[in-house]
Amino acid sequence: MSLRLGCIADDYTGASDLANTLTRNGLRTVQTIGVPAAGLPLADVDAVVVSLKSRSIAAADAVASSRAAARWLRGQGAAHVMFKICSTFDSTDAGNIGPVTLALQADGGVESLLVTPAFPETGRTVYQGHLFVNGVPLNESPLKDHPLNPMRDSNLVRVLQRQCGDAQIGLIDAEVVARGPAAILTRQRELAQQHRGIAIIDAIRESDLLAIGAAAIGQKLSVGASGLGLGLARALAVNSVAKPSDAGAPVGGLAACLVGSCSKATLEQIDAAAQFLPVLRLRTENIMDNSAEIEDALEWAAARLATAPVLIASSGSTEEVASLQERYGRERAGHAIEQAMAAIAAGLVARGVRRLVVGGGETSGAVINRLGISAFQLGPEIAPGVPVLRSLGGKDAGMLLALKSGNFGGQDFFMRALAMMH
Ligand SMILES: Nc1ncnc2c1ncn2[C@@H]1O[C@H](COP(=O)(O)OP(=O)(O)O)[C@@H](O)[C@H]1O
Ligand SMILES: O=C(O)[C@@H](O)C(=O)COP(=O)(O)O
Repeated sequence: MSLRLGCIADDYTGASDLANTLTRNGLRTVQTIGVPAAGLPLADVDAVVVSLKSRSIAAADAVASSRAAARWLRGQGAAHVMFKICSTFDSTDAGNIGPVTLALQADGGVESLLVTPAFPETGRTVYQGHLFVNGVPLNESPLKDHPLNPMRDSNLVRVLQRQCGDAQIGLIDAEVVARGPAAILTRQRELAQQHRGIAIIDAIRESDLLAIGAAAIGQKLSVGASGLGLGLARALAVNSVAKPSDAGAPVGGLAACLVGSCSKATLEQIDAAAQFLPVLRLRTENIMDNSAEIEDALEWAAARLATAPVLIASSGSTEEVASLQERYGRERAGHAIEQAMAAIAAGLVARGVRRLVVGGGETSGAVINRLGISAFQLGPEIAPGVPVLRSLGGKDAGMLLALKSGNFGGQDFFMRALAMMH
């Protein structure tokens, strides 16, 4: 069977967020880690979300892996490919949203395409090309202090323009969107004639996303967050309802949470969890100094896991993050901590953990890569954008996981996740 929708996500939490939205809107969806090896059963699947860890790597590498994923998806019959980016447009002036979009546009021979990170269900809206996070302009939101991609400009036309060299970026505003898909397509054609083949498009509410999805689905490529996925899924799955899956069925075994996100929301969630769970806060200086922090953490966990789930976090305040980065450099600090979290994850699984909640996109990427998981089936939703996942294939098949975007979930997220993962 041909895929109805192919998606490429630039990180793993983002991929599970999108796969969750597609599933909830009627598409039978599988999340793969990278381009899957031959043999993944796709007979009963409408959509595949290929997860890449390409958000914060060199632009040339992000382009190469995204191109390979698009080729594979088109080879499976996907007429439309969506490039899933973060709803807070996480990127730098060096990329990677612009370079990847330009490459996919060129490969697909795409004259015109729509870009929107809007996801109103989680408070992300775009108006006059400016991105708001829970009503606050992006550059005033907590994203201004992200450890890897601090977002200091809410004007997405400007942000994307800086990543796209000579290609001119257009804007389709809320007034056009409110007039529906035909008006959007007309405006896209006008912009394309002015050599603006890439357009940021406003979206404030779900009805906007439906109009955008209906306009975009007839084209070969679109770029956005889960809100765009909702629009595309609804345009495709008008009459179908995906059957409930048994992906969330109990697996038993021990449970743990591993957290590397330093977002404001996650810091609050860790504090809330500490009232109910043993929480270990890693000494990040020790991780950088190659000391025995990983072994110590595993020993600490082993002494507690049999009686209760544990939570291990590297997360620090904006000041703590800044001080570590000053000493070791942003990338080196981020990478070393991610690798430490991955090693702890492997150690926890070796000690019998079968239910694992991971906080943070890059952190999730490092953990899932280390565990060697190749694909996920979608289970029930824990919070908007965060589903329960069941691992498929490989030695760690049949684990339950949740990959939480740093900014998603309510204060009780970790307790809620553990209560849904048996
Ligand atoms: N205490 C810390 N100091 C500096 N960097 C940290 C600290 N804890 C985690 N990090 C790094 O910050 C980054 C967080 O990114 P990520 O896991 O994607 O979270 P989010 O989902 O909030 O973006 C990772 O690279 C992680 O290794
Ligand atoms: O679109 C979103 O906000 C999320 O799906 C996402 O991409 C999360 O990224 P992280 O915050 O880095 O986990």
